[in-house]
Amino acid sequence: MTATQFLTFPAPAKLNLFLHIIGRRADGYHELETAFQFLDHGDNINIRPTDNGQIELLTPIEGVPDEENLIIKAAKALQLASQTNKGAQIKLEKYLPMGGGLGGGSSDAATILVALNWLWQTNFTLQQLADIGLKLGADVPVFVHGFAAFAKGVGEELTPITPSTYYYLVSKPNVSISTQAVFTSPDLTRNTPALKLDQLDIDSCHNDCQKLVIKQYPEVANLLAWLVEYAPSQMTGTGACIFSRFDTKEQAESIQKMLPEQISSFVAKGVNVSPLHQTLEKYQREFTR
Ligand SMILES: C[C@](O)(CO)[C@H](O)COP(=O)(O)OP(=O)(O)OC[C@H]1O[C@@H](n2ccc(N)nc2=O)[C@H](O)[C@@H]1O
Ligand SMILES: Nc1ncnc2c1ncn2[C@@H]1O[C@H](COP(=O)(O)OP(=O)(O)OP(=O)(O)O)[C@@H](O)[C@H]1O
Repeated sequence: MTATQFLTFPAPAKLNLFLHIIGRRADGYHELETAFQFLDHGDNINIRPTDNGQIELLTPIEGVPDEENLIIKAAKALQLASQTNKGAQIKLEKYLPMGGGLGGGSSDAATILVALNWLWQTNFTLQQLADIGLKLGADVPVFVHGFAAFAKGVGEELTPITPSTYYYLVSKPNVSISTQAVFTSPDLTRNTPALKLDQLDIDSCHNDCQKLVIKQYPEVANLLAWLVEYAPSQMTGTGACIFSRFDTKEQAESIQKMLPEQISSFVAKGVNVSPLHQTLEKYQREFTR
């Protein structure tokens, strides 16, 4: 490993193939059941390890102060846990919409934890990194572990699954939805019965946040009504993105071309192993340390 070069690590999007809310904990957090799958599309993070102990984000995100940026928070959390005196220069290429339900911020944080753990040789296990990451966001652990999963708890009790890998058209109406606002709404239903994992049938599941969001955001309701005419479509997370599934890339792209102008979108494939872990393995083979 030469300390002078930037290495690029992906921070993929996730989909919640369904999202059931089965209860609420005393601390206000919700007990969920969800199936996570990754997409072969996301942010890229370029990282150069340094010896000066500084965490430098060379590409700040407009509207997100550095001290609140999950990239910086993750790097500092790893520094604190490991007591390392190493630092890093970081450049983010942001492609995932914020407030889209694709977990972009959590994925960025997980990529920083996994990549710096290797670059700094802090040698934590993935479970230890997931524990550090959970304090930054409920979606961080699945990105750290990097396998498609059935999740319970607040999303941290993970069991590997291998859902079908479709092509997805992911569309976002021009609204940004706060996860916290959805979870604190009095209208959210919180009593979906718990599933039995050995009888899991993803197609018969749903997203409990969707009903609430389409009531409050006509932009989401209209887009969903339009998409379901062409393909099975559902909201991911707390929205606002909707994913529509297709057997081929061409089918997904043909519907994408028909989307109204104000809808941003991309086509990606569902993957059951995170691109982050594939990249890390490639670097580990390439570099002798
Ligand atoms: C909706 C999902 O994306 C589904 O995967 C996640 O549950 C949300 O994960 P996240 O964005 O990493 O969420 P966090 O940053 O941990 O929490 C944001 C806010 O959502 C609420 N929240 C989040 C997760 C959860 N299980 N119950 C909650 O009530 C809390 O009010 C919290 O203040
Ligand atoms: N590196 C980051 N990338 C994106 N958002 C960040 C980052 N750091 C902090 N944030 C904050 O997190 C908020 C949520 O962003 P994010 O992209 O994770 O949303 P999301 O896709 O809706 O997440 P989720 O699916 O986990 O609810 C942003 O509005 C922003 O204020």
